[in-house]
Amino acid sequence: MDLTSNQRPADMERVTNPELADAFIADAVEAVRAQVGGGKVLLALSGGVDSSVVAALLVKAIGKQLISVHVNHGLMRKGESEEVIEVFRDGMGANLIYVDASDRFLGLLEGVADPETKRKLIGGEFVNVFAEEAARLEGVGFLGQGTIYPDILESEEGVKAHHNVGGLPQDMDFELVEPVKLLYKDEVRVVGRQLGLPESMVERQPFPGPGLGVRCLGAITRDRLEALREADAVVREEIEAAGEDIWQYFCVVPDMRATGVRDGRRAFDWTVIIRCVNTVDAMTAEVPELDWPLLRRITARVLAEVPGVCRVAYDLTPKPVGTIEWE
Ligand SMILES: Nc1ncnc2c1ncn2[C@@H]1O[C@H](COP(=O)(O)OP(=O)(O)OP(=O)(O)O)[C@@H](O)[C@H]1O
Repeated sequence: MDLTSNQRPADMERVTNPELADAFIADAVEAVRAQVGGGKVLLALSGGVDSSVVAALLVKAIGKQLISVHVNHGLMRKGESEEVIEVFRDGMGANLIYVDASDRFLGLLEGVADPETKRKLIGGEFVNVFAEEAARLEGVGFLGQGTIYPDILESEEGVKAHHNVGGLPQDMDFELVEPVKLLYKDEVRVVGRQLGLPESMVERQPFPGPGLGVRCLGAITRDRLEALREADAVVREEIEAAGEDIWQYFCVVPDMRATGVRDGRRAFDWTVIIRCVNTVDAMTAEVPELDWPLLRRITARVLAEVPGVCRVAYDLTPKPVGTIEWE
């Protein structure tokens, strides 16, 4: 395998089954070892499909020479950071640095209501945290990245000179290690499965970089964020248990309150909005007709289990006119 080329060979077979995945993994392991030698590789590990598969591949190829950094910005879904630690540190014995930067991010976001400003602050702070961790390490010469083939095809320079640094510091003087950069997403999943990653990681739904930050609408408060995280977990659990095949499902919680009655007393609490979409290319999206008893079950659980919520709504808006995310 040639890790220096950004051009997928015309005769490269699509990695669609365990045998082809094994062959790919063997080639990639060899290519990574040849590139890195005895050097150290740094990797930002989000727990998303791409960086997780790269992490698993690099652990297989170079073991403790890989240093992964997972940043918990306080905007992860329920159990997500814990799963990263469990799978990589406990399960694979990976060299993983876990940074709990929740207070830092949430402090920075206090009172910030504008969606674009929120996104910029979260992205900027992620770079700061990652750069600080990198500065603490010695002798790192390589940066691992979960670049995949569509990233290369979509990048401005195309296949000629692609430098996807995923928003990471531009001035870091590292050589890139991108072992899955010639693979399409479906192939990355097959490879991940073959590397022993759990289904929950391999089949993870698209999740925006700023995470729950763009689903806790307006200025984020810790209690509303917590309500969102819990409601989101209920929605995911129930839809998975029902075996519904839906492309993406999550919740948003707007920064407004609604009147309700709980235990005979007036409540003035938040609204959880359930968002489900089916799409092929994310350019347009349809709202699935969810089973009514399922919606009722989710509603009952959210109202009973999530403090501070007195109303549940289902978003019926297709894309266009609505976007998939609310912010
Ligand atoms: N919380 C985080 N901790 C560590 N690294 C992160 C985190 N969030 C993002 N990254 C890094 O930034 C890259 C780009 O993030 P982005 O949210 O755009 O995900 P992506 O391109 O879908 O990749 P992935 O599937 O790995 O999440 C990730 O691949 C990962 O290397």
